[in-house]
Amino acid sequence: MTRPLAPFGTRLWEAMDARGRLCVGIDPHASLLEAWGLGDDVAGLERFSLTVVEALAEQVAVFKPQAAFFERFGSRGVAVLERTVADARAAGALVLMDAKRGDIGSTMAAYADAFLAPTSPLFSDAVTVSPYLGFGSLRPALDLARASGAGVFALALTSNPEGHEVQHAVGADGLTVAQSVLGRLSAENGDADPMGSFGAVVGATLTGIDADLDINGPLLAPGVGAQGATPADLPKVFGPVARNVLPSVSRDILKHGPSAAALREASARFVDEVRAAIG
Ligand SMILES: O=c1ccn([C@@H]2O[C@H](COP(=O)(O)O)[C@@H](O)[C@H]2O)c(=O)[nH]1
Repeated sequence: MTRPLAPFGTRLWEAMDARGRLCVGIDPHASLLEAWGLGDDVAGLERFSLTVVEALAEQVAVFKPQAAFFERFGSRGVAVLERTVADARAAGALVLMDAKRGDIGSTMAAYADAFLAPTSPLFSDAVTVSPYLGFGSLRPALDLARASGAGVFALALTSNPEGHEVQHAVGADGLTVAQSVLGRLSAENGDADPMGSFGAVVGATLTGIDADLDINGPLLAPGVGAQGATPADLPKVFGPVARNVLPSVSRDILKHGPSAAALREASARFVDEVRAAIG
C-alpha cells in the first residue's frame, strides 16, 4: 500500500527549499522538435520529453508538461505524457500538469479524476484549471486535490495581454474577476502552514498589479524567458508575496537541448538568478 501524500503546499515548499524555485515547462513545440533534430511525430515527442526529464528530474523542483503538445498526437501522445509524468515523479520532481481544464461541476469531476485521482495514469502533483465557468464549478477538483495531497492552480492574472479584458472586469461586488478568484483561493488555503495547496497563476510579464496576491498559497509565474520577463522583474511584480512565487520557464530552457549538460546549465542559471532576485 502506498503512503498518503503530504499536502501539495508542504511538498512544494520543501522542494523549492531543497532544489531552488524553478518550474521547467515541458512544451514540445514543433519548432523545438525540429531544432533538436527530431521529427514532429510521436517518436520525436517521446525522445524530447524523456530527454528533458532525464536531464533535469534530479535537479529541478517542478516540471510543468503542457498537455496540449502531447494531445495533438492523439492517444499515442497521451501515452508519452503518462510516461513523462511517471518518470519525472519517480526521479523525485513534482509534476504540475498544465491542462487548464474548466467545465460545469459534473464534468469537472471527471477532469479531477483524470489528473488528481491517485489511481489515474495521469495523476499529477497538481493541475492548472480555468475558473471562468465560475469558481464554484471547480469544487470537485479542489475536494479531490485535498483528499489526494495534490494541488490546484487557478488562472487569475494570466501572462498574455488578452487576459486583461476578462480578468479585470468588475463584478457586482465591486471586485475584479481576478481578485474574486484570488479571494476564493485564499479561503481554500486558510491558515495552512507553511502554505496551502491552492495556487494562482499570475504572469511574471504583468506590471502594476492592482490585486491582493496574498493567498497563502503558491503563485505560479509563467512568462519568464521567451515572453520577455526576467527573474529580476519578480520583486517588482510580486513585492511582499515573492516568497510564494514559483517562476516557470519553458522555451528559454528547452532551446538549449538536446544536450543534457546545456539543459542543466540553463536551468541552474535560472535557479541562481531567481535566488538572487527573490531569495
Ligand atoms: O498565464 C499563463 C498561463 C500559462 N502559460 C503557459 O506557460 C508556458 C509558457 O511557456 P514559455 O515558453 O516559457 O513562454 C506555456 O505552456 C503556456 O501555455 C502561460 O504562458 N501564461
